[in-house]
Amino acid sequence: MKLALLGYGKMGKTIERLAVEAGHEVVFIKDRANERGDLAEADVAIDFSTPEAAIENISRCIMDGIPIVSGTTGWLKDYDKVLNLCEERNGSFIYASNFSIGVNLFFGLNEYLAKQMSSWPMYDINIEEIHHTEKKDAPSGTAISLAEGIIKNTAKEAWQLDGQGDAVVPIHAKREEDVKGTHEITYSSEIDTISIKHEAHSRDGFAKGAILAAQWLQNKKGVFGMKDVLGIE
Ligand SMILES: NC(=O)c1ccc[n+]([C@@H]2O[C@H](COP(=O)([O-])OP(=O)(O)OC[C@H]3O[C@@H](n4cnc5c(N)ncnc54)[C@H](O)[C@@H]3O)[C@@H](O)[C@H]2O)c1
Ligand SMILES: O=C(O)C1=N[C@H](C(=O)O)CCC1
Repeated sequence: MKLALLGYGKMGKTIERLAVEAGHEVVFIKDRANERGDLAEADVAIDFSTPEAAIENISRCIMDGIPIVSGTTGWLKDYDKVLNLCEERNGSFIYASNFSIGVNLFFGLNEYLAKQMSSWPMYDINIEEIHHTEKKDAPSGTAISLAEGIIKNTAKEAWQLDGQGDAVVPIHAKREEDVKGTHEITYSSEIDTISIKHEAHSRDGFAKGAILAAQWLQNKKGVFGMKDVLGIE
C-alpha cells in the first residue's frame, strides 16, 4: 500500500516505522507547511496532525479523491462538514478517537458495565484520563468516546471536564511526563469501588490500528469507524 502521512510528529513517525516494516511505502509526507512526495500517488492517507490542521488535511484528501484515515482529536466540532463533503464527493473516510484494538475492545466493556450499573444509582461514575504533557486537547478523544458510551447506556445526559451533578459524567484530565494514554472508569459507593482501566504501553497499538484501518478503507466508499474495521458491535 502507498501511504501519505499528514502530520509527522510522534504518531506520523511511529506509523512510518511500522508501515515500512510491514512492506508498505510512504509516498507523501506533510508536516505544517513542509511537503515532500506526491499526494496523488497515495492509495490512502493517514492524518495525525493537530486539532487546527485536521479539517484542512482531511478535506484536501477528500477533494483529491484519496481515502483518508484520521486519528487527530479535538476537531470534532467540524465533523458534520467532513460528513457532508464526503457525501458530496463520494469520498472515503474513517475517524477514530483511538485506533488501538485494545481500546476498541475496552469501549465494548465500558458500555456493558455502564448498562449493568445503570440500575444502581448509589454508585458515582468518574472517568480519569492521563496523557503526556505535550497533548494539546483535554479531555482526550478517547475519554469523550467512553463518556458517550456511558451516556448511551445510563440516565446520564452529558459529560463535562471536572463536572458535577447527577446527570453529568465527570472527566478528569491529568498531564504527566511521557504517559502514552491511560483511561480509567470508576464506579464508587460508600461500600465499594468497581473500576476498569486501559493503559497503553507505547504508541505502536494506535499506529498498527491506523495502518489496519487504511488497508481496510482502500476501495471502499463512505464514512466508517473502527467498529466497521474490526467487525465488532
Ligand atoms: N486516534 C488515535 O488512536 C490517536 C493516538 C495518538 C494520538 N492521537 C492524536 O493524533 C494527533 C497527533 O498526535 P501526535 O502525538 O503525533 O502529536 P505531535 O504533536 O507529535 O505531532 C503532530 C504533528 O502535526 C504537525 N502539524 C502541524 N500543523 C500541520 C499541518 N497543517 N499539516 C500537517 N501536519 C501538521 C506538527 O508539526 C507535528 O509534527 C493528536 O490530535 C492526538 O490526540 C490519536
Ligand atoms: O497522545 C495522544 O494525544 C493520544 N490521543 C488520543 C486521544 O485523545 O484519545 C488517543 C490516545 C493518545
